[in-house]
This record gives sequence, C-alpha cells and structure tokens, in this order.
Amino acid sequence: MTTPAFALAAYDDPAALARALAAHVAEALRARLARDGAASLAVSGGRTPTRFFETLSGAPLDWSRIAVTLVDERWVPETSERSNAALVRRHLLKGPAAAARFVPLFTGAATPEEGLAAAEAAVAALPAPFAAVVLGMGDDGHTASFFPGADALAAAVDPAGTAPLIAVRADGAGEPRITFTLPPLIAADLLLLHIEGAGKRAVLERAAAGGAVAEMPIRAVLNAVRVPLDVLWCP
Ligand SMILES: O=C(O)[C@H](O)[C@@H](O)[C@H](O)[C@H](O)COP(=O)(O)O
Repeated sequence: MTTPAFALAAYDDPAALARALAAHVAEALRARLARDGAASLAVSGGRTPTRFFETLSGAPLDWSRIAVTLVDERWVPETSERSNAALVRRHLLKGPAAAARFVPLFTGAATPEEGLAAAEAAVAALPAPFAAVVLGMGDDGHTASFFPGADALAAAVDPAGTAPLIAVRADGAGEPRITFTLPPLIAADLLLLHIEGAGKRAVLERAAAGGAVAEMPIRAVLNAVRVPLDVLWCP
C-alpha cells in the first residue's frame, strides 16, 4: 500500500478550525520552549489565516522567548494592503503574543534580490528548526511562494538546496516575492497545511493524485514529507 500524501482533519467551521490549529501550534511552541528555552514559528499570509492568528495571539505562552516570521512575503512595505507582515502585526502580534520577536522578510530594499542577504542574516538568528510552520495553498496549487511557472521554482523546492530564502517572480504572484525554501519549512517539528473551502480541498486532492511539481508546487511538499502531510480543513 502506498502512503497517503496527506491526512485531512475536517472541522465544522473556521472558528473550530482556528481553535484546533492554534492549539496544535501552541503545543509545538510549548514543547520547544521546554526543551530549548526558545522557539520559532513561521506563518503564511493571504486571506485564510486571520482567524487563526487572532486565536493564537491569546495563547498563554512565554511569547518573549518566541520568534515569529513569515513563510513568504510579497515585496511591499508594511503600508501596503498586500503586506503579510502588516497582517501578522495586526492580527497575531497582540495581547500576550505582542511580546514575541517578529522577524519580517521585507527589508526595504528595492527588490527581493537586493534584500535577500539582509533577510537571510535576519532569519539566521531564528531558533532552528522551526517549532511550527503553517502553510497555506492557493487555488493554483501554490504554497509559500512556490508558484507554477515561477522563475526560481526548481531551486525553491529543491530538497537538497542550502539557501534558506529565495527571491521569486511569477505571473500569478502579483509583486515579486521572497520565500523560505522547501528544506527549512519541512524541517519543522510541526508542519501543517491550513485550507478552507471545497475548492481548495479539490485542488489538494488533484495535487495528491500525482503529476508535475511545476504544475502544482504543493506537490513538492507532499513528496518531501516522510509522513502524510497534516491538513486542517473546513468547508
Ligand atoms: O503571501 C501569500 O500569498 C501566502 O503566504 C500564500 O502562500 C498563501 O498561503 C496562499 O496564497 C493562500 O492564500 P489565501 O489564504 O489568500 O487563499
């Protein structure tokens, strides 16, 4: 029997999903804090995570010993509505979680290529591996900034790659982006995919049925994890 590519936990609604996701992430952070005294978390941007952020922000953790960063970022300043950093500041870094150290990926340089070295220096100080990584997925099968047709896709999803971050440009991505590469993401103690809606579930099932990574880059994650990828979903 072949191992299924993912294990899907279905929740009744977004609030129930957000509570479960926040509980899993808090547990992973707590375990690393107990072991190492410090922990890091990488979260995705986009529209889906807002409720999860709000729920996690209230978790009773020693946030002063937790570093938060992004799985990927659109190359825009935090004044932009498209900024994932602004989303995290607004919805996650509040209440108890306001004490966390936030490590944004956007550096203010004109392009992600020019900002890459500074961003890499910033993330090099994060406790590694991540205690938890929460991925999202687009309707085109992208995750992080692993977009179909992206110029740097092959390097970004190379399981043997050594760079933690890479600059990415793709037609479907809007602005240029910076993204963690596959290896540091899948090295996390806890790796979860958060998707909502029947459409995204169908996209994931199509991806898991097999085919080219270049067409649906979420396949790079499904192929690389040793155990089925844990997916939290609600209609
Ligand atoms: O910056 C981003 O866009 C993300 O980090 C990206 O990978 C996201 O997780 C998916 O695009 C899903 O986005 P939605 O939640 O908006 O559908």
